[in-house]
Amino acid sequence: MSRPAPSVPGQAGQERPVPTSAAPGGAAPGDAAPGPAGLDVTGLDVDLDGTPVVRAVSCTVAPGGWLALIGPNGAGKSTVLRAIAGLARHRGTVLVGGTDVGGLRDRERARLIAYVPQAPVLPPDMTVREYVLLGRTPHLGYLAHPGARDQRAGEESLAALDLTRFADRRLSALSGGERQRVALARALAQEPRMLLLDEPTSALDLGHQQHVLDLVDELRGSRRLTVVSTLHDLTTAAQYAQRLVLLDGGRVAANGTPAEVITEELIARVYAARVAVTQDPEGRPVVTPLRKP
Ligand SMILES: Nc1ncnc2c1ncn2[C@@H]1O[C@H](COP(=O)(O)OP(=O)(O)OP(=O)(O)O)[C@@H](O)[C@H]1O
Repeated sequence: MSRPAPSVPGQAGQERPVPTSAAPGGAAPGDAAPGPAGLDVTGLDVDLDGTPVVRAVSCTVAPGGWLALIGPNGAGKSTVLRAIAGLARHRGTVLVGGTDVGGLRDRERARLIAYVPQAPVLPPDMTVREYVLLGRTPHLGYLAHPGARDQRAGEESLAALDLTRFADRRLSALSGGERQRVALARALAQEPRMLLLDEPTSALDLGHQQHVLDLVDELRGSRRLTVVSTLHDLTTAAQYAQRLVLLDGGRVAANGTPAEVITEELIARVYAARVAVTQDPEGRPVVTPLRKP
């Protein structure tokens, strides 16, 4: 199998060259994630082309926790996620495991954080297996080929995302949902300490949505992975995240547990939507849209 070109592995679907260090061989011993990493964002401001898009956003996620960013179209969810990933210039601080990500080189950041954008751009001629193996790049030395541990991480990610049967298929020959799962498989192969997911299930059928979200949830427990995701489906956000940050016009409109944030009054105000909020058997909010009487 040919080895894919190095890229910034923390940013699935957004390839660009990345410098590598001079250690021969595959994944080095001790490359495994050293432990859980929480997130502390303080006073985040982002301007895009001179337009203020995010203002004074602060939020925290405990190590191994799941935070969902919710809010209407254009509220700034993807921009906050991109700033945390180091892809959007910002003011304020973003600490992951106590480390200011603004001061990290691409390779260091990619060992810490994996980011899966909303619409990953995948190189069409690469195979699924080659692409997923790109997730190992931050763990490889200069000109090193993936070693046994890297291959194993790639195969495990393929299997976890139900992609093994597509492993030798070119990326151009996949459906939208399969492509979304490939981007996630690459992020998992990266073995990050924090996973940033922008609408990770938008192209998936109901069964694959649950499978992917259950898998990410399981990894929070088994790998102590910290998760920050955007999610449009408020009921799903309430089922999987322990904390929600509701953004409106680039600012935090509410920050708390699902029960604190998902209320009929807040949703009516921020989304201009008619909904009924009830509870599932575990007491989590369930949002039902109501048609105009
Ligand atoms: N280059 C730019 N210049 C000015 N404004 C921009 C630029 N890029 C994006 N925006 C604006 O920034 C705002 C936030 O965009 P963002 O993608 O973060 O929103 P979002 O909450 O993720 O939305 P959605 O739910 O639709 O995906 C939007 O109003 C968008 O139009």
